[in-house]
Amino acid sequence: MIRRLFALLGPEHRGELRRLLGWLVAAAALQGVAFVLLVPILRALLGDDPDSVWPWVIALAGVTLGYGVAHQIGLLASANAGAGLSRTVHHRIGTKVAALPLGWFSADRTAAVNQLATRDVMDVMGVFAHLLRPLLTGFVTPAVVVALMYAFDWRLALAATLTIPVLAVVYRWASRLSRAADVASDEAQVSAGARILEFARAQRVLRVFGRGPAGSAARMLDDALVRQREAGYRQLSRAVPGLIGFAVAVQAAFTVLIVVGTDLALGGSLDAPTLLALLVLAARFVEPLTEAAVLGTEVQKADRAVARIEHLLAVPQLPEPAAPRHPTSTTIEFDSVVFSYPPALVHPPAPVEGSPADVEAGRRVLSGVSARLPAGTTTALVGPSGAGKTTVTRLIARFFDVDSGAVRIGGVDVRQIATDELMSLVSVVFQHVYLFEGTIEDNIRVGRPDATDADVRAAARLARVEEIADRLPDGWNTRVGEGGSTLSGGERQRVSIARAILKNAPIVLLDEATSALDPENEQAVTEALSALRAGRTVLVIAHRLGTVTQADQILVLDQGVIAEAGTHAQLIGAGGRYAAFWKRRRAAAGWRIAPVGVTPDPTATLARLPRASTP
Ligand SMILES: Nc1ncnc2c1ncn2[C@@H]1O[C@H](COP(=O)(O)OP(=O)(O)OP(=O)(O)O)[C@@H](O)[C@H]1O
Repeated sequence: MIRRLFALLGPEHRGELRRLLGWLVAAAALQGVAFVLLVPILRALLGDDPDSVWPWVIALAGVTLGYGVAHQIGLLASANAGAGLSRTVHHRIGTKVAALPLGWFSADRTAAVNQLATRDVMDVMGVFAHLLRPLLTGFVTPAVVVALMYAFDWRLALAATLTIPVLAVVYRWASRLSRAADVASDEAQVSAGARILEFARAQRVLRVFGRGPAGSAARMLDDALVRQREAGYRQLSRAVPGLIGFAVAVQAAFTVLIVVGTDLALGGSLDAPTLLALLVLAARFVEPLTEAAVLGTEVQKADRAVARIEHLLAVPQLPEPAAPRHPTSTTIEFDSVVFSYPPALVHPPAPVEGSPADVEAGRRVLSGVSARLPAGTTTALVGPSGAGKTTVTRLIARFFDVDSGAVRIGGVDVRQIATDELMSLVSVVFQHVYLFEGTIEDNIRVGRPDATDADVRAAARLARVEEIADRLPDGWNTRVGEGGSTLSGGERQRVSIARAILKNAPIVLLDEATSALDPENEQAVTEALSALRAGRTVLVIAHRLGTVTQADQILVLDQGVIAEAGTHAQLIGAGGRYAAFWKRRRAAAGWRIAPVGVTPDPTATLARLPRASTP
């Protein structure tokens, strides 16, 4: 594991870690020497010439002093290394997360990163801060004791040497016994933690729907807690025999040494003081071993944490172009694009995956999409639910790379554009807006952190956020709560539109909210979107009537291809799928749809148009 830790932490920590290991090994070895010096001291005290003890006492004092110094330096170095290394691992995880393809971030994976950055890093840090010293003492001190024992009596020393492989075998058996139960207990703990979080977050829904006796989330939480408790019991019941077994083996080894020593003394080849002294030494020989054995579970936990961090760091990143090209316009082209989500994303494995197997092909979502979105125009994307509309927007922002074909901006394949430049070209307004804990202003400023206050206010005014701030108790300084929980859906969307306006990227990818908004919010969002679209190349996953009819072109995505393309009037005239959707919606009770050519009522919505089943 030490070797893997060295690899994980990189060459910049190698010198520091080697020094730390050096001090810890020196302290453990000096402790062994101090133990061994008890033999001549006891022999002298119990023998005929007690005065001969002084040179040994002085030697013991010197060794003890050396041990004290090495031990203290080792302790300090361990604490420093633990803190410094946790910074490095956090940094490496942070850098990796910032470089991962955006498509990697599913809810499960985000939770896994949370676990990595908190619990797992603590476990790895614990190796340096708490585990390394007792572990090294557990192995180095007994080894030194046995080696020096040969200087006093080779037969007893040989007996001690022979016990070591037996103890090692028992130790391995004990570790293996508890390993499976440890992993199960770990998983049960993570799952219970996730359920508790979910339970707390979903209280509003649960209070309305989830309190029934059967199948409710409360029962899922109960089940997770029961599983956790059972896994804990199982872990304990599997670990205890191993721990007892090892303790028995250690005592048996000690007994063997007593029997051999007594036999030698009775045979007259070992004097009584030496026997006594060697038995005291034998007792000290087994002590660190027992301590190290108790740490086995902790070591395995840290080992699993290291493995999970290694997995994350091994997730392949989307390659950066060696010679980036700069698009000269914002025309977007899809050229025979074929795309499937990697299977590991379809069924995200717990807790973190990222092996090369992840990139094998999964179910095909786009099977030859070709389209052109001219610069400065608005394109509405419609199609049945699950047709791949969101996927199309993700490919423009390069959340994933296409399997074949190409997505181009200004004639340049997005794979040839440096990620920073691509990100500066594109703003994405998601349907489900995430707001950070902070003020409305903080949340808008995410769009361009170096923007002036005046710029932020101007963006807020265009997106009709100003009036939200005016209404709130602390105005602009009102905190919106994690996820923007204190704002309505429409208000959150206006804040996210203000963000995009502030960012001022020339391409806007927009997923309209499907949920119905009250007329006032609807009007405000519509106006905010008009401000956002002005002069930009826009691709909108359209759910509202106004958006679809006013678009420069409409693309109907169905069965993995663009089934139809044209303006509203052209597509209605063509009498194809779009016209069929349209007619169905007209016929649907409760929908208010303006006739073609008439300015639509902004409150009318096509919210379910793209989600209808294929005709
Ligand atoms: N991250 C993902 N991992 C795996 N499969 C995904 C992922 N996102 C979407 N899919 C699958 O890809 C297909 C297309 O999904 P997409 O979200 O692009 O459709 P959509 O047309 O936007 O649907 P909707 O209108 O319901 O939002 C669906 O079958 C969906 O299950």
